[in-house]
Amino acid sequence: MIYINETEVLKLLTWDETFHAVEVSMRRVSEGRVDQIARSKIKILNRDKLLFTMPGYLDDTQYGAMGCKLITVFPNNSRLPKPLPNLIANIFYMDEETGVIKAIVAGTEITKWRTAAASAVATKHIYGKKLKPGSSQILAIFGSGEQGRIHAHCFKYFFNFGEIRIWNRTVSNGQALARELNETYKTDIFKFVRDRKECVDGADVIITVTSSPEPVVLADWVKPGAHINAVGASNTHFSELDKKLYDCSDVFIDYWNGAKVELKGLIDEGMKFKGEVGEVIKGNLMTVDERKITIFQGLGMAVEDCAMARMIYDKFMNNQSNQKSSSTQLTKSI
Ligand SMILES: NC(=O)C1=CN([C@@H]2O[C@H](COP(=O)(O)OP(=O)(O)OC[C@H]3O[C@@H](n4cnc5c(N)ncnc54)[C@H](O)[C@@H]3O)[C@@H](O)[C@H]2O)C=CC1
Ligand SMILES: O=C([O-])C1=[NH+]CCC1
Repeated sequence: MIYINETEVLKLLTWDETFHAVEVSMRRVSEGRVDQIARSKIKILNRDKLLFTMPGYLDDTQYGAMGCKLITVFPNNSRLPKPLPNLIANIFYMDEETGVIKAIVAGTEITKWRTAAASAVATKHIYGKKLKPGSSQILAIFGSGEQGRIHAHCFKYFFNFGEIRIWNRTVSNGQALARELNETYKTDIFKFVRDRKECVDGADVIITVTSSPEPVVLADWVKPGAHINAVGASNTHFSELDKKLYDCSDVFIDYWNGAKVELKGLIDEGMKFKGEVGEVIKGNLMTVDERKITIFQGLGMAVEDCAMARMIYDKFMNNQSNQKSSSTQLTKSI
């Protein structure tokens, strides 16, 4: 059995392949070609430390895989004297004929990349027709943690926003991320905005990736027809947007099985979801009213992790066999 560590995984990750793997996974969900349940969650020692399991099976020629992701979320890890990620993940990738584990694939980077890619896929399919050529549109990102940073990179790669605003509860962290991104891309489009309302004002696309138990974005601030990817606060109760915002928007989810469990609180309050993003990808679902706000409430799916594990495993094995054959050739020629 092979362990593919985070360093190896990072070398093999590309945005285009991640986007494709996630897009195919979302589509297969709505075609009934997956099996996955809502993630299970247990609390460790005290209510802040969590262990999740995410088993799934995806039927697909290129990305088909059976696997299970284990995730721990320990919110103090980043404050340890030797900091660790708050969220640590590993994916058990198994042989679907025998159930034997083929590889354990480090899943912390994969979780980051595929989550941001899911927001990009949702934005392309739900909001795509409103994306304008040129760089006149504004993106607002709430949260400058791991997900905030990776969403900024992902959306810079796939879209052409003229301004990318960042809000964060801890001002110095938000400012540091905006500075880091401007330096990386040799640009000045990343701007830290201290006031939440100001950050949302006129934004075309909004991303929320905080762990806030209170709404960070309010309905009255959002411009008509904007699109929101609400991805964070999954450890509490998907609380980043206010009830009024959900009530006046078309809300899309990644999978019904998860939504029924993890979004039960919202369902109990009478919220109706429009449907899965996979249905939009298939062309069966769309928002007709241009001025309606759209929301992708992203829970994160096991089958995205299975597809990613399969992709990384295939690339890793391919590289290994290429290295082997080139060293054999070298030996022969000597
Ligand atoms: N839907 C999905 O597929 C995934 C969702 N997540 C969720 O995304 C969220 C962010 O994850 P990471 O960036 O990895 O975590 P992180 O620990 O790196 O960052 C946390 C962010 O939340 C902010 N925050 C924490 N408490 C807050 C509060 N009370 N009010 C406002 N902001 C607050 C912090 O300032 C920081 O920006 C978490 O809730 C996590 O569970 C993470 C991975 C996948
Ligand atoms: O899909 C995922 O991996 C997660 N969603 C919330 C925490 C981790």
